[in-house]
Amino acid sequence: MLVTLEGLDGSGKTTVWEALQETYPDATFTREPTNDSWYGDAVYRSIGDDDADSLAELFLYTADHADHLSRTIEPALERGDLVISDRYSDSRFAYQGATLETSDRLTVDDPLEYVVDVHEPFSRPPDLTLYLDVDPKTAAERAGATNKFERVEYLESVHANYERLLERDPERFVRVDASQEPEAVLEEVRDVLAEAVGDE
Ligand SMILES: Nc1ncnc2c1ncn2[C@@H]1O[C@H](COP(=O)(O)OP(=O)(O)OP(=O)(O)O)[C@@H](O)[C@H]1O
Ligand SMILES: Cc1cn([C@H]2C[C@H](O)[C@@H](COP(=O)(O)O)O2)c(=O)[nH]c1=O
Repeated sequence: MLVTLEGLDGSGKTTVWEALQETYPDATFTREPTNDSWYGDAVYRSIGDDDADSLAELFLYTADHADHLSRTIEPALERGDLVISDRYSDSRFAYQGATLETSDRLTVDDPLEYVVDVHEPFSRPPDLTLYLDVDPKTAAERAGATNKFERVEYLESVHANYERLLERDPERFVRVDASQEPEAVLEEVRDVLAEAVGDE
């Protein structure tokens, strides 16, 4: 089973992902961007470049995802592992969907749908996505504006895109109120996961 954690920068995904490693010691824990490949290194270079081309950036993230699928996700699922990923394809739909909305690099009406379509022929959709929902201002404050994505105005468009994704796929997403104290967020996530994965 493939479970993903999604949400704005600072929503608390990594805090939850780290805590879940105690609850599910046999699961495969992974993340995007990856932090163990040159594809991931290229993505982090792009994140650090305020002038990066937004279309090139989409394909860097997507290349990292393709490698992540073949090297980590698919083998772990074939072994029968529970896989928990800190960010996955919805991050691309929400973030690059927002970036491309304000650039002139694409001649499509709906960049989010375009990014979804790019993934369709090769990606493996999650079985369950926990969406840690927090307002953009709180998210930016918690994240500390350390990169170009962690700004309130941009996070507002990303937040709106996540809302669209939840509307498109209500069966897959579970919304968790991430403005609660960390312990309460974790308890809610643990309850949802226990129900979904049972003894896996
Ligand atoms: N529920 C919470 N309430 C208040 N602060 C929190 C909560 N969850 C996490 N934090 C704090 O917010 C900051 C960001 O948390 P974390 O790194 O888990 O977020 P993230 O969603 O993984 O962010 P990013 O996507 O930028 O990596 C950390 O300082 C963390 O301690
Ligand atoms: C996977 C992915 C990530 N991003 C953005 C979101 C964050 O601002 C950075 C790095 O992620 P981290 O969780 O803070 O380490 O990258 C993105 O724009 N598109 C993606 O597909």
